[in-house]
Amino acid sequence: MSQPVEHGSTAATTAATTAVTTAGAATGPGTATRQLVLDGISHHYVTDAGDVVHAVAETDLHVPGGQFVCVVGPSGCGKTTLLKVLAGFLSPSAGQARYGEQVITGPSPDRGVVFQQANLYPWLSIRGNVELGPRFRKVPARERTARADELLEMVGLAQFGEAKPYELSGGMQQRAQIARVLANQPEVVLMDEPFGALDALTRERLQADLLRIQRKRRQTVFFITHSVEEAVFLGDRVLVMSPRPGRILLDERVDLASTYGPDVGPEMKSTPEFIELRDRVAAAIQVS
Ligand SMILES: Nc1ncnc2c1ncn2[C@@H]1O[C@H](COP(=O)(O)OP(=O)(O)OP(=O)(O)O)[C@@H](O)[C@H]1O
Repeated sequence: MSQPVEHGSTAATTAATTAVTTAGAATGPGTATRQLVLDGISHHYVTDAGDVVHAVAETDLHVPGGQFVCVVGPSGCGKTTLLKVLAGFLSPSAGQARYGEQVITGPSPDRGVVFQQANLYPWLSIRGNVELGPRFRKVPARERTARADELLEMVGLAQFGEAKPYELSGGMQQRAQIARVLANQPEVVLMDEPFGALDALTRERLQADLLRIQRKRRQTVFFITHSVEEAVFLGDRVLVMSPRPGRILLDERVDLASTYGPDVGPEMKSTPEFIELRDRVAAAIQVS
């Protein structure tokens, strides 16, 4: 098994560590302190017809606790496969995934997963959906309610706790899904194109919501997207994967907040630094 290698420059590593340390003030339930590690991961699928699909080539990755990593790459390059390994839904053909010292062998409440479709339980209210995980885990009713209140407020759905999922728009359902995942207080949030099905305006709003929440809680986020602009806007770091079998082609640190301040909004997207980085990432995908 190969030794895990930190992708990105030493400066990037230092900056990431500093970001985590400075975020110390924002500790609390769900704040990530451990590293997420892919150590020599590769994966082959065998189809029902018996064909072997080499989805991911040997890949090493270290994600410090509290880092927001975005992953982009051509369709079918293995992004979701990596996410499934990190979620514990899939055992890799080779290598090992770890969260801190713990080898990932299955799903855990430490690692929440947000899918492209909200998949809320239609017979439960929005509040019922958000409280479901804590209810299963026997969190006392008062604390469950307090968590749901806080999260519904945070995602802008305080007025919709009693509504049923079908009464909400797609964007609101997606916000409810995020609240439902965060109610379990995961330290790591794995997101597979969570905004892919939304219109541009809703998508931009949810990007801002997500950044605000992540800056408050400091979870580690592994976020798959097809939008280079979204990746550069949200990520502390952007990974570009090659076509299948996927491997990491480019590992870019994004540090626009140090120039424009931590609360910079979508206006950042028209700055020269943003455009330069976006174009560099897009070019890497094109030559891949
Ligand atoms: N269960 C499976 N059985 C066989 N092949 C699979 C299976 N799941 C995925 N694959 C194949 O593995 C490759 C990687 O799939 P994966 O879903 O990880 O890619 P992706 O980068 O997330 O794609 P997209 O961006 O289109 O969602 C693809 O060629 C896909 O067809």
